[in-house]
Amino acid sequence: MTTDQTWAVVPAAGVGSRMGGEAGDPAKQFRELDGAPVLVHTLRALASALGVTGLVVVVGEEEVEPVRQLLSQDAPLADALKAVVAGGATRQASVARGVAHVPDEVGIVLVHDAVRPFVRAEDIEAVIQAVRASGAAALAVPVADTLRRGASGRFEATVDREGLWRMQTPQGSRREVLADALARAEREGWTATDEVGVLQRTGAAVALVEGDERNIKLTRPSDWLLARALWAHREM
Ligand SMILES: Nc1ccn([C@@H]2O[C@H](COP(=O)(O)OP(=O)(O)OP(=O)(O)O)[C@@H](O)[C@H]2O)c(=O)n1
Ligand SMILES: C[C@](O)(CO)[C@H](O)COP(=O)(O)O
Repeated sequence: MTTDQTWAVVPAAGVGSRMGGEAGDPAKQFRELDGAPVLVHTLRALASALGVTGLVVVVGEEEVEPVRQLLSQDAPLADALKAVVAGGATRQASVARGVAHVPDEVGIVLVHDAVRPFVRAEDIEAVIQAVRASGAAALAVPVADTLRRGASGRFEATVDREGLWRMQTPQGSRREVLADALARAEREGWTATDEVGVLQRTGAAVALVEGDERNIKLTRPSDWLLARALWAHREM
């Protein structure tokens, strides 16, 4: 029987090539912020949202055992942690492997980047409510800058920013809808950069939930400066 429970799949199998750093540095999801790995902060944020009852973490093959041990010793997370599994070569492949570990009786699956530790519980809960109401939903924030194409060192056309949104996570849907869409993508050999892209390509409509600018994705080195400032000023 399908229930209204929500599980979150957390892709954390990336190498963080845009983050740079020295050879041998841990990948950004394992780097520490105030004494704990970014991944742990992200999982705590997800587990703190009402309605999230399960977490599936997707990591590189060599990280599966160490991460399983680390997380099972973290009392607040151990209850919600359902599986730590090996990811794939792309974010979408990692997400597909995680979603495959969500049992049929779980009604809703959310996907949230391991490197977005500042997501607020209220925004996660808003996405869950929107999935309950419409079947699929995702967080996004409106574009605030002027947008313009550019090539070969010159500006080209200005892009009207009216109605443009920067996608964040969590993104999610009824479990079977995302599982089927990911399976179809794999069968047909196409990829999208996020779950909304996968869902839309298979014909699903996705509700827009306005998020918060602080839900940054740690992508480039300067994002650490932002992350430290956001951590220091977080609302408790
Ligand atoms: N094969 C991959 C690639 C990415 N991710 C995860 O997807 C999230 C968003 O990806 P991104 O920020 O692009 O991370 P990386 O792929 O690690 O970064 P980069 O593109 O700079 O290499 C991250 O939590 C990352 O660990 C994943 O699970 N499996
Ligand atoms: C899913 C995502 O976080 C939405 O903004 C983003 O697309 C993932 O990062 P990537 O750089 O596209 O892999």
